[in-house]
Amino acid sequence: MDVLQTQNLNLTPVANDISHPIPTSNRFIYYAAISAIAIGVWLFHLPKRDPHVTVPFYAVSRIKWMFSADTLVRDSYRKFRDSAYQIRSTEGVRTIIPPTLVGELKGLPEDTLSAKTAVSEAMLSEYTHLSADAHSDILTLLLKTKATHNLQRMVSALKEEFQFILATEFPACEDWTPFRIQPFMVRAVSRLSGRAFVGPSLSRSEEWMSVSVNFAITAFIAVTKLQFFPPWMRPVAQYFVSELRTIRKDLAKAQAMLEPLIEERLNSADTASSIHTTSNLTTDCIYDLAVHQDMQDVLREEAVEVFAEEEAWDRKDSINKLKKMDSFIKESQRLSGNITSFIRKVMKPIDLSDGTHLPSGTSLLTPLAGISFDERYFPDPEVFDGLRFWKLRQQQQSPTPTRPSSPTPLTQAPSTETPKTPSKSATTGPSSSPASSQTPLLLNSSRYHFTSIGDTNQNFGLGKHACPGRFFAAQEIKLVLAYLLLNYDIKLRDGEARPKPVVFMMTKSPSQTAEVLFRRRKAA
Ligand code: HEM
Repeated sequence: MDVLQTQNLNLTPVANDISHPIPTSNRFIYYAAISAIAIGVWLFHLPKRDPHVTVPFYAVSRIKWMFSADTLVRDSYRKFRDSAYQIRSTEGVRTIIPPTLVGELKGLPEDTLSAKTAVSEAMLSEYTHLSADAHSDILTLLLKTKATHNLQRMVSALKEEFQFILATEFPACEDWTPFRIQPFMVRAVSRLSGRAFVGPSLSRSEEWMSVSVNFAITAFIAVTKLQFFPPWMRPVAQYFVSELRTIRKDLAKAQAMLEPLIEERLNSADTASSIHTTSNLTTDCIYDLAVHQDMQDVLREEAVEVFAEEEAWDRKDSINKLKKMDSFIKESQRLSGNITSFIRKVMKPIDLSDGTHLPSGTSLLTPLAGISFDERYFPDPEVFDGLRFWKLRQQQQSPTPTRPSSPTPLTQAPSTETPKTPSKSATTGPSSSPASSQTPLLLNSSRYHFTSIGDTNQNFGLGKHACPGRFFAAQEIKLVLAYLLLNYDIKLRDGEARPKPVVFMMTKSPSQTAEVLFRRRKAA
């Protein structure tokens, strides 16, 4: 049993009783078999003993977390839904907060509920030196102020950059041509983001590409390797993790490349990982387009309308007119998005309205993979409906504003980011931000935008640390999809199903090896 406790967590962040009595006669064989697996998997490391949990079960639940965290989160959420409960992760117990309670937490200050501490712990910053530090505050500020506005003005330049990437790294596709889209998309997004953030001189440099693409992968491998060792061994174990040296070298390289360009040295770690989040979602959208041929027609028609004249690429509002595409991307993200969200560490004890007590030191997560399949919020959750959110936006055209409430089914009165203790910065974004807290009407009609966040909309997180790069990501993904749809037909091989995602620990990524067929469209 991996799910430990339903609610009223007035306990240390460890489970209550989940021990399974094993007859003494079988105990030796049982322990020997499971221990052999545990030893193999954990490189002879037995995790810290917990007085309530037997080592074998600990190992089993950790293995489950490693290879099927999405199923674990989805199944446990289905069971407990509106209650807080606990799960064992590879790094210890995590308390899972449902959407009905998260509103009480998302506006809390950093000294009570910390995102930075949680991220630093998850990244094992002590060894990797990757952390949500002062640099990420600067980056967040830049993203919220300058970057998104600049991007809207840069659409035309980015289109040119994408054309260049297609010309140099994409097959001609005169007839149906199989192509592994995932690796291409990583490079394409790296180039596009590089063009926006560091300019054309660096964005086309292979050295920059290599650092920016590989950085997040190297960091992920380093963290995973370190996690195999118990915390007390890590001060020594770090010297066996070669990726830690690569991280340091890559950071030095990035700084050397950036120094001539900017006075302020930013840690490139945040933007490096965003290349993967953005390219993963773009790849998922392409897999979904390949499966849902009818959506290609619908979205192409919209793109043709918006970009009827070449000058439309120069208009900063053009991309925002792609409303059906906005819905399609959000639906793709709903079904393929992250497993959990809202990673936070409790710094001061918190009592929730249902009696749940969260002692300081508790590590929190929200069950995103479960919420996305909750039929109360998303009717027919298993069905891919590319226009789901567009239809809801159409229904929302009604002029009667409704005060947001928390959380509501998507078929009923909608809400957006609605902290009980409202966090102003949680909704701060560019002026075009749908999450602006200025007018209730705007709040309502924006609930279904790809970039909207809310208690049941946590793909970009929640509260004041919600992703500030989501507006940027939206522009990039729409540009790439619109351009591809205008110029190519897309399909899977006959009889092939949608490529399956790869799940490893908390990460879910689209298949890196699947091939999609592209054929260049004849000019009309
Ligand atoms: C589809 C693409 C993306 C997804 C799914 C995504 C998702 C997320 C999530 C879940 C968080 C954590 C939020 C929280 O804890 O409440 C986050 C934080 C962040 N993201 Fe993104 N992101 C994406 C693209 C980007 C891009 C393109 C950038 C930058 C150009 C970016 C920059 C950041 C930064 C700086 C933070 C840290 C914010 C803070 O701690 O205050 N992200 N992102």
